[in-house]
Amino acid sequence: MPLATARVATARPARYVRQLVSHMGHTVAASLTPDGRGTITVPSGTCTLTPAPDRLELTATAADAGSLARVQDVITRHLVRFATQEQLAVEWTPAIDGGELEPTAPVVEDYLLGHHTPADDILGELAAATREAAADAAVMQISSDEGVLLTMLTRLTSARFAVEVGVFTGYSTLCIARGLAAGGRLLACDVSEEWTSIGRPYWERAGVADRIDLRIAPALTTLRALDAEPVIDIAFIDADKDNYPAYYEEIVRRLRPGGLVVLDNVFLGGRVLDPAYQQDRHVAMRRLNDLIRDDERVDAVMLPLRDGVTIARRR
Ligand SMILES: C[S@@+](CC[C@H](N)C(=O)[O-])C[C@H]1O[C@@H](n2cnc3c(N)ncnc32)[C@H](O)[C@@H]1O
Repeated sequence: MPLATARVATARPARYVRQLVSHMGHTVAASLTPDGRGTITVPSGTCTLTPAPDRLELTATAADAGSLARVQDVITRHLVRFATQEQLAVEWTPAIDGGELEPTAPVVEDYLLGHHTPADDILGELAAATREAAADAAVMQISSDEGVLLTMLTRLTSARFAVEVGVFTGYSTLCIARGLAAGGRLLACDVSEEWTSIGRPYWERAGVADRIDLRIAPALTTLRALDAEPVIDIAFIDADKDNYPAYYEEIVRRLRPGGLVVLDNVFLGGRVLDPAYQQDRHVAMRRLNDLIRDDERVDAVMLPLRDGVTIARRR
């Protein structure tokens, strides 16, 4: 489904959302969430309206390009009409399909992959073994640049206790374990004996197997059994997407001040930007991305690395 967005600079974003929802709600479906976001569904498509501190963010979606243009037009006209005290510039991005969005051009991706500290033989062989054993499922493995990032962040936090949610064949596990401070431990959570057993020989070859405490169980059960103390120095979330909000919450409350939680796949292949995608995992990730932005316990940044990586640091 095509979608387009517009960021409209204004000091009155929340007021416009309320006005549009109230006015257009007389003739079409329009609703307001408790936190002030509006959704307006006209016959040709839907527009979501999100107030930000200095702007109004619009996302329009429709079944085809012509319908999308009609949604954009009706919302733009109403918005401009309500803005009696200022002149609004409503400039829409070109239409895209969120499911086909490529945050980074392939040529840039290649360049990035060619310009990080190279993976060593052990990681390279683990990646090859994963491709052989898992075939198409091998895409679940993090990329080599993400691996370098994880080792670097683990070192930067001088981590002595790390948590990983989503081991698969253990590439990210190895990257985190390598970055741990002397005596450090990594609690690695997964539900699959089959996938995780592929990683163990590589952890042993790298000399880090004794730092890794692998727990085969639903990660939420493992996390909830941890002390409710701020004991975690760094955590990496890369498992079932519907549970990301629950993983984030269990982890962030246990992060020590200065500790990091890193989340992979926060773009969901671009679908998180496109309101046409409404499966549980899309809705959960969208909400979580908003929640982290507004979470006063952390400072957070979202990076366009692969499928989107968020790093949040506990204040
Ligand atoms: C994307 S893969 C992880 C990739 C891994 N980080 C890497 O670098 O290779 C997701 C993993 O989450 C695991 N998983 C799915 N649901 C889970 C759950 N409820 N609890 C723990 N692990 C889960 C899957 O078995 C799978 O191995």
